[in-house]
Amino acid sequence: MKDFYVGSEVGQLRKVILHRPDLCLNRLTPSNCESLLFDDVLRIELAGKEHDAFQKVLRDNGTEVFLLHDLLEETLASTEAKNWILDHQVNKNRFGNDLAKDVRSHLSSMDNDNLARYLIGGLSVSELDSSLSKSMTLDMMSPSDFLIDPIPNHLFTRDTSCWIYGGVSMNPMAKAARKRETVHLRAIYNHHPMFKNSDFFTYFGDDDQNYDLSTIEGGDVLVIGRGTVLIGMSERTTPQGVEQLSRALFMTGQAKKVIALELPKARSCMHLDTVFTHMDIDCFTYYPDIMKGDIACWELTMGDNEELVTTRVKDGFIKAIERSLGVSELRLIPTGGDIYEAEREQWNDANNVLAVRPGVVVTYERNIHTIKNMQAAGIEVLTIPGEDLGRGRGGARCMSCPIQRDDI
Ligand SMILES: NC(=O)NCCC[C@H](N)C(=O)O
Repeated sequence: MKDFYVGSEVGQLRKVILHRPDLCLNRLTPSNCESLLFDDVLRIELAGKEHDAFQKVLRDNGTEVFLLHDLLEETLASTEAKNWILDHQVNKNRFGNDLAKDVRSHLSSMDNDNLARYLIGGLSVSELDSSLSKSMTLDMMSPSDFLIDPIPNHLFTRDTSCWIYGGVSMNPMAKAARKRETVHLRAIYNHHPMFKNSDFFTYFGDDDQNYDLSTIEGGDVLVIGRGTVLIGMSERTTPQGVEQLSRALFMTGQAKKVIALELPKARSCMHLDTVFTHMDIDCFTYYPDIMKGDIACWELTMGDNEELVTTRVKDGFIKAIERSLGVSELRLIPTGGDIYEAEREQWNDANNVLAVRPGVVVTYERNIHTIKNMQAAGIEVLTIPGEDLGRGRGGARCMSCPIQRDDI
């Protein structure tokens, strides 16, 4: 198998990128957490321990774990990469001329470990030696303001980039709070020694154009296997983005078909994987309130003259998936409990599971009713604690970016 290839959602998971939350969580407060897309502040120690448990369960199940901080730090060892990252994040358009120079010289004096830490964790005015700066922009800020905003959602490595068969999409993110994540992933994939000389396709997002309404987030992209990709058009991923990504997948010969679903634009189901994930070749977990049979669905394929052919699916997305996988009837396992319990468990990512191999999934231990349903269906459930990690609204699938996984 190629070094970087994701052939499915449920084949043996071999390599994954995770981000252990750190400095950015220190900076998450009641007054900024909403704009940073968290529903609460987290206990940092506990979130870290919970993340360690997640890493362990993956390692114990044959998955090599790469941590985002390490990849970024190693990428910064290249002067070209370091300059590229700083050019994208510390420039006169963001800071004005003088302050841009001061912030840049402050960051440049750091070692790569600390630079990675502050690029992800954020840099406050009080951390800069402001006596050096004559900038009016700085004069108008208070010590607790951020010069560089923290990026706590790097925790959800699933969304920023997504590997689909033999290539990767470096996603233009929908929310301002997450756009800088893509700069880090672009730098890693282009400059880190592990990726730099490797052979893979880049489908989307690896340039500086204004992507406008063409946004994609990896939580909406399910590589269901056998040449098909299932994509949710949610509050984050738009049809404009899906059409462009599909075209790139077809032009590179990496996929034959995209099934696109229209989802409600709501935080509780911000990505497809918050309501629908793959557990075994013929088995998905789903949240019945959202994933109803009448969801609008399209199939995209490549026609003659390299034009996209878009066909409205009349018999529903489940039939479309069954046809693509060559499965006569999918097993669909609902969120557990009564209507109240199901709503609570879905909110706490009960349907956001990560398969480590066919029929074996990782999920938060708190979602007891949904776990019961999965076990009754013969799924092996590996549990992790998620009291604090879950407050960012994401489970095991959201917190992982597979970079090598077997076909089904
Ligand atoms: N795939 C996912 O559903 N990811 C969860 C992302 C949560 C994050 N706080 C966000 O709002 O973007």
